Amino acid sequence: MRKPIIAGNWKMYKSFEEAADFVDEVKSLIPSNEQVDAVICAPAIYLATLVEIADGSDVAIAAQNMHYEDEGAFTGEVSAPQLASIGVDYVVLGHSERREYFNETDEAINKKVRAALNNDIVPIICCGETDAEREAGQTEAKVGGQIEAALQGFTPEEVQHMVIAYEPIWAIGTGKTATADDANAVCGAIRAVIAKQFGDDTAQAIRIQYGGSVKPENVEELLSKEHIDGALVGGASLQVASYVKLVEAGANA
Ligand SMILES: O=C(CO)COP(=O)(O)O
Repeated sequence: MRKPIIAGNWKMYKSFEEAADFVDEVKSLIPSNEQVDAVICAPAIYLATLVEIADGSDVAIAAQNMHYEDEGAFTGEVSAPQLASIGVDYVVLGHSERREYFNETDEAINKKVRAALNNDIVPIICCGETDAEREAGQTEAKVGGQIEAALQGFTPEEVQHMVIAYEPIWAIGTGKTATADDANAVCGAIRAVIAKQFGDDTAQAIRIQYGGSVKPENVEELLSKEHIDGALVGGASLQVASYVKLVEAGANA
């Protein structure tokens, strides 16, 4: 059985004090990481402090993005070795907001996945379709293409340790959630793409999260589905009480 993984993506929210207090508080409230992986994806500027606060607890800290080069003249960017050097465990790659507002391409995301693995950071690779693509019946083609591009050149062993996040763009921050059955169908289609390219063992091992207006009220139903192994949560991860409820749902899934 795949261990559920619940990740809170804070995006560009929270002051330093709020971020530090949050991690300090949740670390004694969440279930053990033997049952569920609990992750906080925080703004880059807070990562080093949050890793220290979370040290020895069951909370893992993630970056929301990084550059694919190890170093260089890239003003304002942060590299995988830099994240690794402060103890960051995960990195979100290819979030739809990065694809849309920062012009991230499939090719760049593929290079970032390589950089993450080279530095022992687990990539959470995002994919998802727009409303128009969904209406046009292109969801599986769009999402499958994004995943094929992101995973190009990797071995099955490498792919098994990655995490995929299926986040339909029309469901992000809108209050509209895909029905659990629809989300499960797309996550199943992603697993089929992985099975075809990397074999059944890899497809059964890789964890696939759903994201898009996940909250304590709908998380249990989503997690009850065969192909949904966790959640990538924006808004509902910003309050301690609701984040803890989401992680508890993961532990009970
Ligand atoms: O983009 C998301 C997480 O990465 C989803 O955000 P919401 O949970 O606020 O819809």
